[in-house]
Amino acid sequence: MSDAADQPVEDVANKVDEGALGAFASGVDTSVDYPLQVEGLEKSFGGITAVDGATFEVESGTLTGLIGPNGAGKSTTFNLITGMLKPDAGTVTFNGEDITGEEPHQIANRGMVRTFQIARELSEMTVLENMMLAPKHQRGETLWRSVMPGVRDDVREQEEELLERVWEVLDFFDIAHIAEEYAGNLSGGQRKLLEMARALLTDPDMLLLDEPFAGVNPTLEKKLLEHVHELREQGYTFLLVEHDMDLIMNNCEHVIVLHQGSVLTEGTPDEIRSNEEVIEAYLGGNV
Ligand SMILES: Nc1ncnc2c1ncn2[C@@H]1O[C@H](COP(=O)(O)OP(=O)(O)OP(=O)(O)O)[C@@H](O)[C@H]1O
Repeated sequence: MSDAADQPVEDVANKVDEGALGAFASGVDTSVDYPLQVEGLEKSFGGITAVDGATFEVESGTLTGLIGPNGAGKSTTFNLITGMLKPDAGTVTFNGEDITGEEPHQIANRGMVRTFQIARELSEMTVLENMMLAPKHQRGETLWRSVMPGVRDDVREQEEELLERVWEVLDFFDIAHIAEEYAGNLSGGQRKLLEMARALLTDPDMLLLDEPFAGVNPTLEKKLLEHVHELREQGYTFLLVEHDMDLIMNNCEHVIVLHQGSVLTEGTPDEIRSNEEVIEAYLGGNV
């Protein structure tokens, strides 16, 4: 299902019929134990080594946290995995295939997406319009074509099904009631919900979340976390970068600690909490 965006619309729409949650879960391939494998990743900027041999795996169906002190290389690692940056060395393997150096849209088509902040120009569009543009431009284009005269009925039918899926995803994230609202008018938390809804519409296997709770009030944070857990239970895999240590420790089953660009240690939250090296790395020792 990772390349659902490339499938005929009717295939994508078939998943809609199974109901919101079933629709998302229907195509997740849980047979791959470690969908993401990062091996010896390196990246320098001038004289600064941001990522220095990072090696780790993310297990299928887990909510895995990537933590580390400021400047540890978390964002750079995310950018290397998702194709925003090219590594100097090392490999990124996704669902058993080497994706090192691929472009972000190729990686997204394979089923690995990261959430993005809503760009300023999209703030002037409604939530619904943002959703229609989310997965691939062709989806948005087909929607607009459907409202034009002379379009064949079967095409229009497929697009109605696609629109139905958009509404299901909006419903799932409890933002259907603000579909006509301009994205620029949303609260910080509602924007985060929309960002995740947009990512989910591409029907990914794995989501990389970079600080998804920043600026979100506690009520919406709880809601957002519930959605993440619900999706994880359906088989989706999450890699999460988050500064809030309590949030990581209370929600992730596995935690990877980056320090100076490489993996210091990894384990369960309890193991990480009591790890002396980790406490030292953070200096403050508030883990
Ligand atoms: N584009 C860049 N040019 C130069 N140096 C960079 C660039 N991006 C990152 N760095 C440097 O690489 C190191 C790792 O940065 P990175 O942002 O990946 O760490 P991080 O763990 O995400 O940090 P934080 O928790 O503060 O967001 C830092 O020393 C940073 O200053």
